[in-house]
Amino acid sequence: MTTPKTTLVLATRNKGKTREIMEILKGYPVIIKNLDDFGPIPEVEEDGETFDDNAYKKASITARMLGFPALADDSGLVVNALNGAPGVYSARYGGEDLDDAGRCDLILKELEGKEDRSAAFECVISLAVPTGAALTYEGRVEGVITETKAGDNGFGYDPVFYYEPFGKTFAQSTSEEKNQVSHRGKALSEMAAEFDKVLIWIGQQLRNTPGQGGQCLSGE
Ligand SMILES: O=c1nc[nH]c2c1ncn2[C@H]1C[C@H](O)[C@@H](COP(=O)(O)OP(=O)(O)OP(=O)(O)O)O1
Ligand SMILES: [Mg+2]
Repeated sequence: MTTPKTTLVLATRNKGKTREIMEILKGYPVIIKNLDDFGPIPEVEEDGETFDDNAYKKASITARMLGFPALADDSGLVVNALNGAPGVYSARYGGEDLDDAGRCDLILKELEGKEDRSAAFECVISLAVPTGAALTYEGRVEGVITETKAGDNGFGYDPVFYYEPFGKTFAQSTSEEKNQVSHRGKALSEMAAEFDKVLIWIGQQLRNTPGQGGQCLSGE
């Protein structure tokens, strides 16, 4: 007997993330929908103090709003010499007027003359069902902030994130290479490794009546 495919909504408005998540989940027995498939829906305010808070908020509110399991990614760049900034503020660092390139320039400027250029990308993936129950997966990758931007692939801070084992920035890497080692790739491959279990859990949760939510399983 074949199991019917599970529908998952990607609760993100970031095209770069969407592309990477779709690539990583290719071949898994899920039907992936995007927020654009549902017409205008309100944006979720990302006011949490951690990646975990924001990922859960985006996933659970979206799942509740749309009535489907939803997968959200909250991620960012953590720079040691900047005491962990931009961190959860990565997407709005420097204010609303900056684009990805402007935010990269800002990081380069803030690191001018600093010896310690070590940094990491961190990612939390939350997979929530409409009751609010959720699974969580995390990933992290360490790198070094470059002196100048390099490369056109990827998105966000990829042009300034030098990954030593590759000898190049993430923006100079193919998405296949990046997905093998990235924070997002690691978090999603942790989920993929137990995908059979995840699909069974989703099925059980969807049979629960609303109001029985709140149960939280860790991704082990
Ligand atoms: O692999 C990455 N390569 C480069 N930059 C990255 C990466 N992963 C996260 N980042 C940066 C982009 C953004 O400045 C922030 C995420 O912010 P975050 O709120 O999670 O995403 P977002 O607002 O772009 O889209 P959404 O919230 O709809 O998923 O960290
Ligand atoms: Mg965001």
